[in-house]
Amino acid sequence: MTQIKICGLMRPADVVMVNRAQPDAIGMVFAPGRRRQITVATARQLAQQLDSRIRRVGVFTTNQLSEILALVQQHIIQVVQLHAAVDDPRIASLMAAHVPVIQAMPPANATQCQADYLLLDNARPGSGQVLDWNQLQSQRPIRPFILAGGLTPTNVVTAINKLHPAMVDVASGVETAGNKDREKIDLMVQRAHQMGVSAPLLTRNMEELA
Ligand SMILES: O=C(O)c1ccccc1NCC(=O)[C@H](O)[C@H](O)COP(=O)(O)O
Repeated sequence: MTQIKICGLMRPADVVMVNRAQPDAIGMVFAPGRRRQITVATARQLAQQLDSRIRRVGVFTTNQLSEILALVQQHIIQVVQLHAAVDDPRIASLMAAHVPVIQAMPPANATQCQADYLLLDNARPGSGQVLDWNQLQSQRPIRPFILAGGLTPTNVVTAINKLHPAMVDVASGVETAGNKDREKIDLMVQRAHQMGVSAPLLTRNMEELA
């Protein structure tokens, strides 16, 4: 079983789809100016409607540390996913506050990951661009990692067989015309869960943060 995160939920209808499909985690994007950015009010509503077995990840870029911590303290999110420089000081601050952190980075920087979880993604997150899997195969990280970047129901099985990620992460590949698509989400979750080897991820401090 490979775990799966469905990223970029924006509407209550998206929550209905994931509650049915049962991915391991979902992502809510707070990155300023991005198409999938949602407000705190929308995030609170989505979090309340989400099945409590599904982890709630907040996705951030240039956001203030105080904004990120407030979302954790209000139990809107349980895990922070940061797309930032490798040595961003917010990572150490969040970890010192016992907040589980996913650090997103291109494969070339993977050894510099200082966070709880490593996410391999391309330089334009959420754009649907596929990473260079052949190159990644020759420089696979030794620690468990999350794979993102242009995954779809069609290519996810090949990606898992080639790269053995502990979790796959998808935004564009489960959308049609910019909205989440129920059939694509169902297929993506089924295929990820049927494939690969289970590695525990996104488990640290979850009881405290539920
Ligand atoms: O999804 C976004 O719009 C986004 C914006 C800014 C920072 C991160 C963002 N998404 C992060 C994710 O976890 C996506 O699932 C990941 O980048 C894969 O996206 P895609 O290639 O579209 O499947």
